Amino acid sequence: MPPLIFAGECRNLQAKLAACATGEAFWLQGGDCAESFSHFSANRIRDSFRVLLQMAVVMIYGGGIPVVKVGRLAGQFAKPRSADMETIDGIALPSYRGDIINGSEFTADARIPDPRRLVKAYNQSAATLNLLRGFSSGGYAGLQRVMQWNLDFMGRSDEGQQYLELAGQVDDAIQFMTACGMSPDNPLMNETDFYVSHEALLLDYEAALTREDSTTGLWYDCSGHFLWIGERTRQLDGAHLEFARGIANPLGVKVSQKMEPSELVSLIATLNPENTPGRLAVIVRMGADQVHKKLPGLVRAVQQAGQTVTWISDPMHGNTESCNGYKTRRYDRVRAEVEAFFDVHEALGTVPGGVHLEMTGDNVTECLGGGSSIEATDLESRYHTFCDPRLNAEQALEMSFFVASRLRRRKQTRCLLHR
Ligand SMILES: O=C[C@H](O)[C@H](O)COP(=O)(O)O
Ligand SMILES: C=C(OP(=O)(O)O)C(=O)O
Ligand SMILES: [Mn+2]
Repeated sequence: MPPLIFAGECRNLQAKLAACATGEAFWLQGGDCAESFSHFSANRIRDSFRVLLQMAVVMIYGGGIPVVKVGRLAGQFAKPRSADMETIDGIALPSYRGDIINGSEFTADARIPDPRRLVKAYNQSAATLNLLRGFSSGGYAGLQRVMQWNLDFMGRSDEGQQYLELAGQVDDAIQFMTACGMSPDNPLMNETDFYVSHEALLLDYEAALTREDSTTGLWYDCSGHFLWIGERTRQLDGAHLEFARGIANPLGVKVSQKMEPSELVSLIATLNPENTPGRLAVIVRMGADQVHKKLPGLVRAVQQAGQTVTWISDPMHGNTESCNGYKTRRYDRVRAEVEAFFDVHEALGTVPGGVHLEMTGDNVTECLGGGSSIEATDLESRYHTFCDPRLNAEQALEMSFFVASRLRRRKQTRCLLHR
């Protein structure tokens, strides 16, 4: 199996992750909770890519800093589950663990793990990454197309209108730069960097794609650029940390309200013993009402230990609830967790380095509220996720405007402080 990515790309991404730790850039990571074989299509890949482009333009324009675009794409198949078994109407079957392992259909056959799925997931990841590379370097991401990136259904929404107004201002700025002599063929105008990421959960798969880099002698997991260890598998004495500390990729680790400060310091020391900037992101997912209680202690402990990490907010996984038999998240609580994340760092003088969202470019009804005003009775109409509920394109774009407003506020505060 050829590697899917090249070690040099990981080194580039590591430098960008380091820039997010100091506030010189901002990390935008988004995509499906679980990619699936049945939803594999060029249009879906394009729409996810496009809404991430739109979000990045909004955040760049608001914050005045580069935005590092990272998809939860081209490998985000394997899913940890809270329970080994799923019971419906008295029938208990093994839980669905992602298309790379078993099927989501509630039948005994579908739930039997099938190793052929590993190969199918690899091939789909390769095809997805190939198309993303084409979009990134082939002109689709050209800034002069900023007005065309609107998704069809977005035109009617407030977010869509708000985006078009901002895109118009970006367009004016581009025309100004072109009039000043910047060539429209400048790569800055036509190409963009885009990276892929997934949870390093299935160690057999990840190990099979781990290669020694001929230029450095270091080992890279070539299944994706950025890999993270999940909340359920971050035990200090566990196999996942042992695997992760052996690869040179930039890494993330998910951290809930259960994490103790001393444990986090030990975990960081394990994954980043050289204290290399950009090596490690701590992805905080606590729930909106836990962040103010638990995050300050973690940040202070890391500061006191002199450790360098990039702090990222995952405002999704701590805010899951059940409604009408559906797993859902309320946009207001998702936004409140991001707000609390920025507030805590602002109070401590540390840096909110990025966000990590479960989202889609599709017009789904999986998360309540937001500009789409999705209500409990709407959930059944377009609930397509294979695991956790995702922000739809409107809600994701709305979130980017909120993040942009906080980045702008931080920029203004920094200007005042450095006068
Ligand atoms: O994506 C994260 C986890 O795999 C997911 O939240 C687990 O969902 P469950 O609690 O329904 O098992
Ligand atoms: C499993 C996930 O999250 P967590 O480990 O934080 O529950 C995920 O991001 O898909
Ligand atoms: Mn999830």
